[in-house]
Amino acid sequence: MSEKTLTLETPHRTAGGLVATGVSAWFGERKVLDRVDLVMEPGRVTALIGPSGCGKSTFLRILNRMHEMIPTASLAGEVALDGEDIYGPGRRLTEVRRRIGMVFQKPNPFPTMSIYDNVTSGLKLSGMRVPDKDALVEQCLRRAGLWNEVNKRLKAPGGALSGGQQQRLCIARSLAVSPEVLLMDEPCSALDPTSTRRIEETIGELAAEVTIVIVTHNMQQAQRVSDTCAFFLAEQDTPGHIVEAGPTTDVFERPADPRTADYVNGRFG
Ligand SMILES: Nc1ncnc2c1ncn2[C@@H]1O[C@H](COP(=O)(O)OP(=O)(O)OP(=O)(O)O)[C@@H](O)[C@H]1O
Repeated sequence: MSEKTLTLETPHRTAGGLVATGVSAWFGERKVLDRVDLVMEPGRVTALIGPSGCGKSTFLRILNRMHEMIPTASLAGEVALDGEDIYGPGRRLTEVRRRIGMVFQKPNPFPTMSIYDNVTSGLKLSGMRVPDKDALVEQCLRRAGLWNEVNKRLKAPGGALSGGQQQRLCIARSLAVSPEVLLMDEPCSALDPTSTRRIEETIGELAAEVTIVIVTHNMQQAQRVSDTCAFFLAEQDTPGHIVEAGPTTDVFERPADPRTADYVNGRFG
């Protein structure tokens, strides 16, 4: 049975759904996203695709309130996690970031910190108390598909791992605080094909438990890992918007818009 089939047959999670409504974004005066609506279903993988500069990363950063860290940045619209606006009054930033984790393009473990401590490093920040840290570390490393490779050297520094292992360590670190959503910004772009495969397997295994939103430039990867796909485009200095979103097979095999067909078939971008 393929991983994809496994994902689809696994009972659907009902928590961890993200819904973006009318999301626009600016850097200074410049509008870079225009009224993006997207439903990211619980326990599914949503891929964001589109040419460079169309606003995919900006949109992803809006989903866990990282966009507001840039001084010139502003936004409009709503992002709801399980029906609650993550930008609503009284919502705590640390709580939003705990529930909606992020894995970046370049693996960024703490290089001199041990593998073990890397995994548990987010707990303090989130104010989480864990009765059995050893069990949590093992569970997170297993879920990230790294346990078998590192269980004999948990005290070794995170920086001593290969790039692909470091990225899986970052995934394990994100999982330690029990997020409902994991955002991934081109998580394989710095990795070789074997490590890429391994991360894709990990995504397939996690998908039933965690809602995943992944930005990727790799069309094959989008097809391999995602259930839903959203095609972003910024045409001739206009802000980025979604041209088309839907089941990944439809977007790739029966796109409704000719621009989507051109992009997924490699005719531009
Ligand atoms: N910190 C920033 N300050 C000003 N403009 C920015 C900033 N970050 C991104 N932009 C601009 O916002 C637009 C969208 O960028 P974004 O990185 O979201 O696109 P992207 O689709 O993720 O691109 P890529 O695929 O190349 O990563 C681009 O025009 C970019 O130049």
